[in-house]
This record gives sequence, structure tokens and C-alpha cells, in this order.
Amino acid sequence: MSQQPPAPAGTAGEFLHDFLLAAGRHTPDAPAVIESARPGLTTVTSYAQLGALADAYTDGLLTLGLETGARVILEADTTAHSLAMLLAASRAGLTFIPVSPKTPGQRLRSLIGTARPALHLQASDGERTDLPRALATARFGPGGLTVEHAPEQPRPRRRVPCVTDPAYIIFTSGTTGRPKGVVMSHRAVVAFYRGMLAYGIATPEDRIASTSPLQFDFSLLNIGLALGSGASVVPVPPDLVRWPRHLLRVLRETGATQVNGVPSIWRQPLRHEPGRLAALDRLRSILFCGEEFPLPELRRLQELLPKARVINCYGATESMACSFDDVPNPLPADAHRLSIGVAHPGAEMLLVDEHGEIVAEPGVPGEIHLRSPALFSGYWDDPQATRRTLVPDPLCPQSGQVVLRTGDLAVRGAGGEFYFRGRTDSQVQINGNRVELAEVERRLTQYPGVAAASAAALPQPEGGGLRLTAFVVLTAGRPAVDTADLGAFCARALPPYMVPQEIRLLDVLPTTPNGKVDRAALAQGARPAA
Ligand SMILES: Nc1ncnc2c1ncn2[C@@H]1O[C@H](COS(=O)(=O)NC(=O)C[C@H](N)c2ccccc2)[C@@H](O)[C@H]1O
Repeated sequence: MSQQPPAPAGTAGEFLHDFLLAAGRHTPDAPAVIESARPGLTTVTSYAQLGALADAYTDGLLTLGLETGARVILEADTTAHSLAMLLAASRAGLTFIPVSPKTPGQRLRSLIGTARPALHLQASDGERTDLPRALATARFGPGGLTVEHAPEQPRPRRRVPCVTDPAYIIFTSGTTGRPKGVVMSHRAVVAFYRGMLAYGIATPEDRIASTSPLQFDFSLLNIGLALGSGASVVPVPPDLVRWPRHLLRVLRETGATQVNGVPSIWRQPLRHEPGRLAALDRLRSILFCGEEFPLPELRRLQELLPKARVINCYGATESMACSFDDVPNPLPADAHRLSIGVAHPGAEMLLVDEHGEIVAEPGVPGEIHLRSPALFSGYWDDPQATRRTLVPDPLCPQSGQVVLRTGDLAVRGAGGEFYFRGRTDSQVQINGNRVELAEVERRLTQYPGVAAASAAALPQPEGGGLRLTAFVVLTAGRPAVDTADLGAFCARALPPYMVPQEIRLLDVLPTTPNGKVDRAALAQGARPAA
């Protein structure tokens, strides 16, 4: 099967695979992916080797004759081979849907029913079986691409890829109801990558550890940051991220210089392996995103890594991310909130109040709206949800330009920087009073010895109304805290209706597969500390 004739230079715009392989063309022998599957075994894949793998996989995919725009499920963790397959899907004009190998069969079948992919791809040692019989399947790995069940050969309706085509679809767990498929075009992803690189986060010498599952777009950010900078990706296998000694071993043996992850990846290393963490002398920067970093834990991390640059990255999957800001190291003692900075170059964050008016004054809360070339195309097969999220530009609705309505509240500081103030949907009404759960959590983490906290409005046990409940994790070795003292501490700073009616001490906060605090699990009543 002949490959697509390359579009004349400058006409096609930039596809995801063009961007990811461009920097490495000048340094073919530089390490693109550095893996450490087990102690003492580090595998390096150079940019030239990654490109050759991608070439071979592209030829394999093109041989299947799938039409441009067809979807493929990419069920894998981040490895040199799955990265090569991601590049190949992009080059073959296919839209990849990254899925973790741990995804329950039921959820995968539901996703397949929604996205109607043409092909399921998994690693040669993948364990997925019981896939729908009609779905074509193939495996990839050191032996190349092996087709198990070939796709039907419908007459392709399209052959010419376009940068507005979906590069990938990320199905988010969705805080409400059925998973939403966030469709990101090549043009949007590359626009985000270029905005991110302008912030100046990585150099070609960096080795960037990625601790998120491939199905979470944080991993795609790390891949774009590393390969786009001519640096190296250090994928940390998900099973090792949860074990502090394994995580720290991988970071040490691969010489990771930057570690990117959600705040929860640091909780156990801080509790159990502070010495080994402090000994990572190659580690020079940390980037986190996804939720607020509990300040006691952040301060502890900074104590152990006083020279590390700490970057707070904010954003939603609907634009991959949108802002970066350096956290002062050390964080001033009187700082109670972290700045999320301002939108990356080429984008703009606006605050809009409940009347649709622009909020210009510092300190006044509003909902973040994002103007950006990196906005998603829409939710897969859900035009209503799309219209609620991509809304007319509040400054010029007539123009047809849409902006992303993030559902996040923020205020602006005197310097124009933004401060996250929780989600609009985390404002709960308790007995008629509006409670900002993030506010309660922040107050709890100011109590000496509290490492992290989460608040939820749970149904009253005896029925009727909601009960403000808090879940608190203490720093390691901290003597037990009297929850009544904790409640009194909250009462000194919060209105009575924002004082938790119940406070439970937990050893750990439950997390979602993407590593965020699992609020649904807490709402089901997490087990009290042993
Ligand atoms: N730095 C933050 N402080 C505080 N709340 C935050 C923050 N980053 C997100 N969030 C929250 O998480 C929401 C987005 O959740 S999400 O759609 O699942 N996507 C993510 O969490 C990851 C996001 N796509 C991403 C990927 C890669 C780098 C940065 C960000 C935002 O709307 C915020 O509510």
C-alpha cells in the first residue's frame, strides 16, 4: 500500500507526528525514551530508533487500508513501542484513543460501542481478550505489528489527512454520568505544545519522568514536552508509581532530571522515603497539575529538594492545559494559595461572572473562560455538551469565535496572575448555605500536622439534607489529632455552616486511576483510619 503523498511543504500545517519528531531529527542518536522495567535494567531508545519503529508501524497500519479518520484503540502504558505506535497512527491518518490495560472490560466495551473504532491495538504481551468479535485486533512489539483479526475492507471514503482531523480522543471518567470523549485535533495539540514550549520548561539534556497513565492527557503533555524539546521521556510504569522505593529507584537509575505527576504521587515518598527522595541529586524540576497541591506536602517537598524548580500547571483536557507558573521555592510562610499564572503565549484566560459579564477587578471571583488555538473540537457524539462548553466569545459573541467554559472559579491577583478557587460544581448548598469545599480543605491543611484533606457534602445518615464531612490525612509520625480541636480550628476562620460536621482521619486519601483524589469513593464513606 503506497503511503500518502506528502503534502507540499507549508500547505498541510503541522500534524502531531511532525511536531513530535522534528526536534529529534537534528539529534538522531540522542535518547528519546529511557525505560527501567526492573532494577539494573535500563533500556534507551534513540530518536533514530524511535523513528524507525514508527516507520515500520506506519507501513503496517497503512497495509490494513483503514480510511483517514478511522479510530484505533491504543491500549498500552507509555513505552518506546507504544509511543512509536502513537506516532504511526498519526502518520497513517488514524485517530488514537489511549486506554489503560487496567481499564475494566465493561468500560472498554462501552467505550468501543461509543467510539466505534476500526481496530484495537495492544502490546504483544497485552492481556486483553473478550473483545467484540467484529472488531479488528492487532498486537505490536519487538516482533513488529501482528494482525490477529483483520479489518473489513470497506471502500475508504477519505484518503487526505487534514490538521483539523482528530489526533486523539481522551475519554474522561466524567464527574457526572457517562464518560465524555474529548476530541483533540492535530492543530489544537500542536498549538498547545508550541505555547507550552514558549514557557521554557525543558532543555535537550532533560530526562522527563512521566508518572501518569497514557489514557490521561498529562502523559501526552509530558511526551510533547520531552520530544518537542529534543529531550528524553522516562515513562514510569503505573505499577511502580504507587510504591515509593520503586518510583525513586526508577528516577535514580534513569537519571531523571524532571518529574511530572499529579500531587498524590508525592504523598507516600514524603511519608516513607524522605531520605531517598532528597538524595535524587539529578532532579532539578517538578511539574504538577490536575488538582491543588496540599501546601503542607508541597512545603515538605521543597525542604527535601531546595534547589528544584516547581511548576504549577493548570488546565483541562479540553485544551490539554493552559497555564504554567513557577512556585516560589521555598513557598513564603504566609502563602495560602498557589498562583496558576496566566495563559501560555497565544492564549488568554478571562473571568466571567454569573451574569456573563467580564470580571476585571483583582480579587473578584469569576469563571475561567479560555480563548486559545488549542481548544478541543467537541465531545464525541455529544453536541449538546459541546455547545455548553464551547460558548460564544463573551467579549464579541457576534464573531463566531468560541471560548472554553472551564467550570473553574478563579480570582486575579494584583499582577494579573490567576488563583484557582475551586470548581463551580464544587460549590455545594448545605442547608441553604453556599459552601466552597476547596475553602474548607484549605483551612484544614493549615492545621499543624495535617498533610492533606478533602471535604464532601454527604447525605445525612438519618436522611434529609447534606452533612459537611471532611477526610484528613496526617503527616507521618504526627501524634493523633483530636478532631474536635480541628473543628474548632476551622470555626475560628470559617462561617459556622462551613465547619465540617464530621471529620474522619484516614491513612490515605483514595485516588482515581489518574491519581486525583477520588471524591466518589469518599462520598461512599471511606473506611475510618485503622
Ligand atoms: N494546577 C491545577 N490546580 C488546581 N486545579 C487544577 C489544576 N490543573 C487542573 N485542575 C483541575 O482539573 C480540571 C481538569 O481536569 S481534567 O480535565 O481531568 N484534566 C486534568 O486534570 C489534566 C489536565 N488536562 C492537564 C494535563 C496536563 C497538564 C496540566 C493539566 C480543571 O478544570 C481543574 O478543575
